Amino acid sequence: MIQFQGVSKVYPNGVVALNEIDLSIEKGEFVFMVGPSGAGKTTFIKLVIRRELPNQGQIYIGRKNLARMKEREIPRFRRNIGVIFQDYKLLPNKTVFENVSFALEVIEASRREIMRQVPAVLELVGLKDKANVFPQELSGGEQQRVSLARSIVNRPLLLLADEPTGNLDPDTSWGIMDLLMEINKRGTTIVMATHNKSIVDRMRRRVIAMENGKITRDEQKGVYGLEG
Ligand SMILES: Nc1ncnc2c1ncn2[C@@H]1O[C@H](COP(=O)(O)OP(=O)(O)OP(=O)(O)O)[C@@H](O)[C@H]1O
Repeated sequence: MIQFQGVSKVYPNGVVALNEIDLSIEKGEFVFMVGPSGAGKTTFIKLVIRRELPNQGQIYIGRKNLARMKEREIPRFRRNIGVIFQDYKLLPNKTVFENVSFALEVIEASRREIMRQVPAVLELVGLKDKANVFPQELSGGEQQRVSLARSIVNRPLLLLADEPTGNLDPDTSWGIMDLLMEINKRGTTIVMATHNKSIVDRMRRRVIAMENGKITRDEQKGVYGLEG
């Protein structure tokens, strides 16, 4: 699903965010990326969705070599990838329903499809009753669940979550994790960057640890580790 071969990313200011990364993530995996602030986790995610290009090395997502992808192919490519960031980036002037349906409208889903998928996904994240309220009327955890609903409504093959439980209390965080596990069971590959030690330690999934742009550890059924 994701393959990095000798990938380096140097930002224009000279910061080496990723340093010759080799990595393979298979379809259906649930992977945690851990490591101190600045280790390169967000940069990794940006390269996977082709928001940034590497200075060196090859990236394959599915069978696609990202360096060979044409600009006009990018929107279609991104349709198969869901992304969640810590700041929820919800549209303030749209209701919960509209925030989620927007993700389907941009890919030109039919009205019928929207009326079927949006209520189903709001039910999954436990927000069926909040469909008509605006983001500012929701708690942080509820907003994060809307963001999650929006990123999975088009049933992506791959879900990238950058610190999705940041700023959330433990119970709410576990609610988000239950949803991610459910989505993973349904076949979506998940990569989650996080500083949440208790979640990583309890889940015992694959853990890729990064530091200074390098992979320092890659373990099946891993733990967060001593750092952070
Ligand atoms: N657009 C950018 N321009 C220049 N440098 C950047 C840019 N984005 C990130 N960096 C630098 O690249 C390095 C890796 O950053 P990145 O955001 O990937 O780390 P991270 O592991 O996600 O950190 P955090 O846990 O704090 O989110 C850092 O030194 C950061 O300052």
